[in-house]
Amino acid sequence: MHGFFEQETQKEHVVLTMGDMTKPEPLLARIHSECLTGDGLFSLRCDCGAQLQAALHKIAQVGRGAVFYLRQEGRGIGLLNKIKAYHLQDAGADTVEANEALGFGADMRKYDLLKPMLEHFGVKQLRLMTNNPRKIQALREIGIDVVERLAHETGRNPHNQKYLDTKKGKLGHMFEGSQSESEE
Ligand SMILES: Nc1nc2c(ncn2[C@@H]2O[C@H](COP(=O)(O)OP(=O)(O)OP(=O)(O)O)[C@@H](O)[C@H]2O)c(=O)[nH]1
Ligand SMILES: [Zn+2]
Repeated sequence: MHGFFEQETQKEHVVLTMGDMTKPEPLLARIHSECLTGDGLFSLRCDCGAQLQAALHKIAQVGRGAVFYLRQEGRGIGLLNKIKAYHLQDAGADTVEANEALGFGADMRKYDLLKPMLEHFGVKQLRLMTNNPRKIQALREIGIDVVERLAHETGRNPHNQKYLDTKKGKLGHMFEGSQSESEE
């Protein structure tokens, strides 16, 4: 477990690694955005907790990889604003509309910090577990080489249907309807 301090935001980030990071082969990785409710409190409103668990499971299976756990709660709007967004969602808004009603963009995350983090480990190429094309695009724009995308679909349940439909419909997430290897 490696800790990183980000001057700009004063946030502490964490990377969990397994296996030899110095090998030249592309690294199996999950870039996970903090979700206290899903990751730590077992909320079923989103798929974050299941995705985190599936990523750890996959890395353990493969024997080499890393989870970059970035403290970008609520797609970067913070926990208290996410709670406000949840109230708006309970009144009918989807996740994007709720963010916008609060004066934020749909996704306020930044990934610049990953550059020095990857450099610290000497990692040059990633095999990334994600369904989010905008995340891959954002990473490429800051010069991070994502050589492969691995579908990361898991955690669908009756409570997060609308949330996942909004990710697919408005945020462009690539859901093919399959679930993760751990559930197949
Ligand atoms: N603002 C807001 N953020 C949310 C909501 N539900 C989950 N999040 C945050 O969304 C982030 C996860 O982003 P997602 O869009 O679910 O997934 P992703 O990381 O972009 O894409 P994947 O790599 O495919 O998982 C976490 O920071 C969560 O806290 C919500 O209703 N509103
Ligand atoms: Zn979540």
